Amino acid sequence: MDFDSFTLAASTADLTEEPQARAHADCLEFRMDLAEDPLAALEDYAGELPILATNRAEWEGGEAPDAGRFEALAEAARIDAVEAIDVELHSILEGDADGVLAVADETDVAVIASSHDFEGTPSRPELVRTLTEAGKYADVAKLAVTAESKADTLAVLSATEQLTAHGDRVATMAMGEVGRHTRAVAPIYGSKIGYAPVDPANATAPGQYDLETLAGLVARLE
Ligand SMILES: O=C1C[C@@](O)(C(=O)O)C[C@@H](O)[C@@H]1O
Repeated sequence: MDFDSFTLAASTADLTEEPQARAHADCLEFRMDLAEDPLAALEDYAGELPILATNRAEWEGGEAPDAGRFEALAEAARIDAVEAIDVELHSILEGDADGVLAVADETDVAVIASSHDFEGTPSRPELVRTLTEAGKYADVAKLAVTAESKADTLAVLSATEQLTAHGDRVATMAMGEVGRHTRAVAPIYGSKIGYAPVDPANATAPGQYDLETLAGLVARLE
């Protein structure tokens, strides 16, 4: 996966859902932190869609404790079906992700450096700074914030447009109800990854559309 054009990721903790995702998604986002035995599931995976592996930390909205988190992600990066991994920007800056980044480099797996804000939306210059910083370490800089106003959603879209015009690959979205439409619209401004749950009952973030809906919206707006 090169993320040069928009990539729709079907988020799941259950890789056996792949056949349901195939019609609409370009890849599976495997939420390792939400799965029972993620490495065994990856070893057994026989689906067609490539995998973006995420092992989200507890302190960034996921369920993976820090102990062993990057070791498991590095093992995932060695599995053929895994073509991309998601690493929190905070961990990269702390130097905690050096090992997993080295494995991704060695195995030619793309890296997404991500940052989440579940409380609100930082100022536009701050969004631009975070995306620029993330882009220094990764193939795609990803930012998910929580919009509390229409102005917040415009800041996200405007930062997306700026970075994209500058030649950076970014993935952006505003979580929550107010920001929901950005999931459909951000690709127009350059966002390269969208996320939607395979099973709408198992959304992995607030405000997600179900997979078929997001695929349809993005296709119609293109
Ligand atoms: O980081 C992201 C984006 C996301 O939080 C969203 O808002 O769709 C969903 C997560 O599964 C994924 O890891």
